Amino acid sequence: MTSTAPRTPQDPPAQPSAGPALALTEVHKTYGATRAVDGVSLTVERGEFFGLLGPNGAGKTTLVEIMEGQRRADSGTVAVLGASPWPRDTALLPRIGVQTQTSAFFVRLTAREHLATMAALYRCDAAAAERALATVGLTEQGGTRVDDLSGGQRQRLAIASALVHDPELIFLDEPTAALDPQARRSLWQVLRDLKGQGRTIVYTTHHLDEAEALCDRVAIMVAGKVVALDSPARLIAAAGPTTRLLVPADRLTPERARAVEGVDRVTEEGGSLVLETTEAGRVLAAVDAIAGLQGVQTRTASLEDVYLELTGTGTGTGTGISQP
Ligand SMILES: Nc1ncnc2c1ncn2[C@@H]1O[C@H](COP(=O)(O)OP(=O)(O)OP(=O)(O)O)[C@@H](O)[C@H]1O
Repeated sequence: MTSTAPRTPQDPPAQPSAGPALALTEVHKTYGATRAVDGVSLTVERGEFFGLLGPNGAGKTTLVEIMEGQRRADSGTVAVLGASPWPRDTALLPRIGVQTQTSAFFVRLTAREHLATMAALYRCDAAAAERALATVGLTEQGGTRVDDLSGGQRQRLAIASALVHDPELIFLDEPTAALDPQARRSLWQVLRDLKGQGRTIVYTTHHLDEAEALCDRVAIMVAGKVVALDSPARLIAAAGPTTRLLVPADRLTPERARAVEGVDRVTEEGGSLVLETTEAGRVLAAVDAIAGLQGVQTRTASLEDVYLELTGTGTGTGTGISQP
């Protein structure tokens, strides 16, 4: 909160300083013997959609809380929109938006009243609430009590709460968790629109497809460290041009599959043999000649493969993934 006059929808978002949205150097944070954040350095450019990925306990929440100014790093430097978030910088707070946990809603209010209350806390005028409702596609539900919103609508309201004061930098923590596929996809469009407005978004998710579809760059964290940082496309390309052919297991023996020229590796997955190759056309032709192609599926590398490889839960076949 600031002592400035209420902002109006006509006010342009504050763009006071150039330079990156976030700049972290050698940030450490330990809890007792646990190294929650273990020497993280990264930069997020303005307007970037930046994903933070990693398994449970990797340190994502701790890192985000440090960036938001909710936690103090033990060591290292943190610059958020050119300022230090710790100790709490009241000039910085209106410039960043943090997705509210749905448990922190004013449940007895309507969606519109909830946002109007949030807007008032930031000394924004009432039109700000209406604008945020529209941004997340909730205008029609504005008169619905928060209690009565669906899960997807609540998630939208959580995002609207982070936007209501028109921040430059937005932190979103698993905004599509627990949504059905349709609701997820429609929320993606809301997020793309936010990026289209030039906002910087730091996005924590466990959905790899989502990170691949939305993020300009992702950092993958494991045990407090960033183990990969690049665009999804570059991470996937660096993982190698491996294609996986899934052949119904009753059509081909592993021995026969291994003997096919161009097959690098054969494993079993569910009811399928998985043939890994960098020569998909050649191997497909051979499989066709041996067993036919009915039921055969091909899968090229995805961000999920890269992620599973780096987090130690993959098949161990990836190669050459670039480290930061
Ligand atoms: N307040 C705390 N006190 C002690 N240990 C903590 C605290 N907060 C987190 N940790 C520990 O620090 C490590 C990193 O936790 P953190 O919540 O940052 O990970 P995360 O990547 O966000 O996990 P998740 O995906 O489950 O949310 C974990 O080992 C966790 O148990």
